[in-house]
Amino acid sequence: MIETLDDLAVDGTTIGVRVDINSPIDDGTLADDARLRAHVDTLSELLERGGRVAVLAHQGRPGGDDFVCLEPHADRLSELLDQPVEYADSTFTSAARTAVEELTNGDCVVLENTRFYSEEYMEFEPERAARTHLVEGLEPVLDAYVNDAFAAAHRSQPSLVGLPTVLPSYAGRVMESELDILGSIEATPEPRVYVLGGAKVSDSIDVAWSVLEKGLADHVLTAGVVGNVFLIADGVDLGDASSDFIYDQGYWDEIDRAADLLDAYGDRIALPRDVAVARDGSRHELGVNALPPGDGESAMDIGGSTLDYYRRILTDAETVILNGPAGVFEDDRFQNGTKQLYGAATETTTSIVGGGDTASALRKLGVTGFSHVSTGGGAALRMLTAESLPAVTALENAPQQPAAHD
Ligand SMILES: Nc1ncnc2c1ncn2[C@@H]1O[C@H](COP(=O)(O)OP(=O)(O)OP(=O)(O)O)[C@@H](O)[C@H]1O
Ligand SMILES: O=C(O)[C@H](O)COP(=O)(O)O
Repeated sequence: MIETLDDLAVDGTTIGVRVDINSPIDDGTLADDARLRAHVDTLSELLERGGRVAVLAHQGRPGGDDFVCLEPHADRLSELLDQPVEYADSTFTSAARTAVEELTNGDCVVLENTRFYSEEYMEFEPERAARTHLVEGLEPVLDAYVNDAFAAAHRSQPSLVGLPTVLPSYAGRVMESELDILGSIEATPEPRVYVLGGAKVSDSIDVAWSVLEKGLADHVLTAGVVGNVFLIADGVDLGDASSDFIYDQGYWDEIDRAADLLDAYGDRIALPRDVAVARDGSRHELGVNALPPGDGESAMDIGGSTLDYYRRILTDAETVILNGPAGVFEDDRFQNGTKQLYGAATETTTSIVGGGDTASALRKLGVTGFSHVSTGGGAALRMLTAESLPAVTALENAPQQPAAHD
């Protein structure tokens, strides 16, 4: 069983709190603070209850433009929490440990991007993760560990599975609510429809296999690049531009997997009936029978007939689970599919959305009214196939009961 903040004696306790504040970065500054806002409840509760809080988090991946330090995050958290938040430019060195040891009740420090240390970008079994420099460095100065980083819970990295192996550990409020909602997917009302869009084709095909095989999905609606791969698998000629894109993204082999899935469960998988391309600078819709598109034209969104078709399926659904935009929402001409499809889903009794880009698309398009918008992308997808997450398993197996500092 996972303990929560209700089970933690917070006052005077030094707590390492793993959050997921991995955010879009523009010119070194935070372009979106939604993930930081999500953790405010957990952090402010711990601080108000007299905790000494050391925040642990990653930002970006090595080599990426968004692989930056966490100073802007600390500054923004300070505004959101309405109190000073220190920033330490290391994670587990003696300077970082001193910053943690100097905390008094109600103080907060943000430690440096965990992925600045190579071990944190590797995947380990929990026992091995517990012997990494990060865990061995921090464990002596922490009394307890709280994991609120649901969005990273599918990663088996030291700050996610090593610390809960050696410290009494608890789920934060974000983790608790995500597990409550996404962990009981089998209990949601049926018919249940999965909408799989976006660009992570392999992950989406894994999800489709899993939910169709387990009988969790009555229908799977495909859109985005995922829909394009299914169309090609079904024998539709999408033209060179879309095919080259799929090839360049490394998803060519997924066409065969999509074809196998159509063979096995084709009666429950819905494919786009039309697509939108850019022609003479404007949006132009083409029925599947009118394909291939013109030279250089790529399928960038689902069209109006697809929307009508998908809306009819959604009308009968009781639960809809969505991941990934239906089109290239970053371009005004190709927002319609995402806006209309996700808008229609909000009419369903239970509507659950996962995905960082998806959540950002919905904010941009002003689509609201879902039962739950998950903070997680990959983590939410994994939960929605009723599979376990390494960081959650580590919390389940963690030791309990810290000794409070004097
Ligand atoms: N037809 C299309 N052609 C090319 N790109 C597309 C198409 N449809 C959607 N996309 C792209 O898919 C991307 C989002 O897909 P992704 O699978 O990463 O979403 P997500 O699951 O919400 O995000 P994450 O898993 O990273 O949290 C967007 O950048 C969008 O432009
Ligand atoms: O944005 C996410 O999905 C999480 O922060 C995990 O990031 P990662 O995919 O780089 O591990």
